[in-house]
Amino acid sequence: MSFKVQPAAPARPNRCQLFGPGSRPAIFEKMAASAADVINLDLEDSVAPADKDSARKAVIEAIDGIDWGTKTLSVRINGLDTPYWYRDIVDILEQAGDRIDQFMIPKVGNAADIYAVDALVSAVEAAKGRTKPVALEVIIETAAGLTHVNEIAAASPRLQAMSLGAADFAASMGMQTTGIGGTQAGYYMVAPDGAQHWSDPWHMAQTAIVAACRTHGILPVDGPFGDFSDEAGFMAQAKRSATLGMVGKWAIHPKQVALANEVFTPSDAQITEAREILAAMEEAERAGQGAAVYKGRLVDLASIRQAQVIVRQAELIST
Ligand SMILES: CC(C)(COP(=O)(O)OP(=O)(O)OC[C@H]1O[C@@H](n2cnc3c(N)ncnc32)[C@H](O)[C@@H]1OP(=O)(O)O)[C@@H](O)C(=O)NCCC(=O)NCCSC(=O)C[C@H](O)C(=O)O
Ligand SMILES: [Mg+2]
Repeated sequence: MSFKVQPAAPARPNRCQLFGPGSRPAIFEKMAASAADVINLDLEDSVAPADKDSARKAVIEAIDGIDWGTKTLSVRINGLDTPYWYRDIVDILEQAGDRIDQFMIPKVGNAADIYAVDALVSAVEAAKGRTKPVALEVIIETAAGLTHVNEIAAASPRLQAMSLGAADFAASMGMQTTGIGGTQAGYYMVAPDGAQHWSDPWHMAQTAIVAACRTHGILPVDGPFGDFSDEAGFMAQAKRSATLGMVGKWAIHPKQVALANEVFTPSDAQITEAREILAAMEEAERAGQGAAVYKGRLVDLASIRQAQVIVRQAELIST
């Protein structure tokens, strides 16, 4: 273990982030009534330029006007390369109340992007005497974002979560696909017997995001899966993300919320196994041993830390 202890990520459920365009207020109540842990009201790419002002007004009204329960309420602002983003922040912090929890910053390229948003948020909060600091979350969805992912993760104490945005990421990287997440037709290997085996083109970016997030105590989240009619594809993508250490996934359609919650909630079998491993290790420690055999396989001190991840996830969701 390094002298610097790995910081814990924010202790709140983040299994599913449900998105909805800010220009479509008719669905806001439905979003609030959903089983998603996080709601993302979008002012960016799902809102046409002509609708930016009206969408911002609708979001400001909805922040205080709708009962969001215990959900984390986040607003995705426009990119820092647009003329809209500063007004998103200023108008929301000047005109909406304290119910907003978080701003999501799209297409971050480096730590200075976070610094700029942090500075603006801090100034408006101070000017308005706001006592609840607004958190930030970012999307890694450009080549620059991935290149600078570690400095981005370290950029601000406001930062709570980081998502992979597969669509813009693919575009920025020049990937030969129009798919948003999941299996890609061109990304396969051929076995000696001629069989095609699919590989995962998102794996490297996801792993880099998880490592940066875990180093700096931030929640790593998988972004959108575009084909909302493909439940099996969504589940496979979500399970890969969970296996890699991500804590949740976006839903771009209400159908996907239950799927994400299922994958990112540890199953009873996983919880039972984790608790049995912890019990086996307690028994081993009492016997003065650092390792034990559980169901025919080695468990040791690292197994305690692995099992604790599952138990902590389960406890977080049940509270
Ligand atoms: C994708 C949609 C446009 C589909 O909308 P619609 O055609 O209305 O779907 P359905 O008819 O199947 O809807 C069934 C019922 O569900 C309600 N509904 C629809 N969408 C939502 C929602 N997001 N939240 C809650 N409820 C919703 C409908 O009103 C129907 O209700 P009822 O009539 O009572 O049965 C739409 O789902 C949508 O707009 N999704 C979000 C799009 C979005 O926000 N995109 C931005 C995030 S993804 C991204 O930006 C890419 C990323 O940055 C990257 O680069 O990777
Ligand atoms: Mg995007």
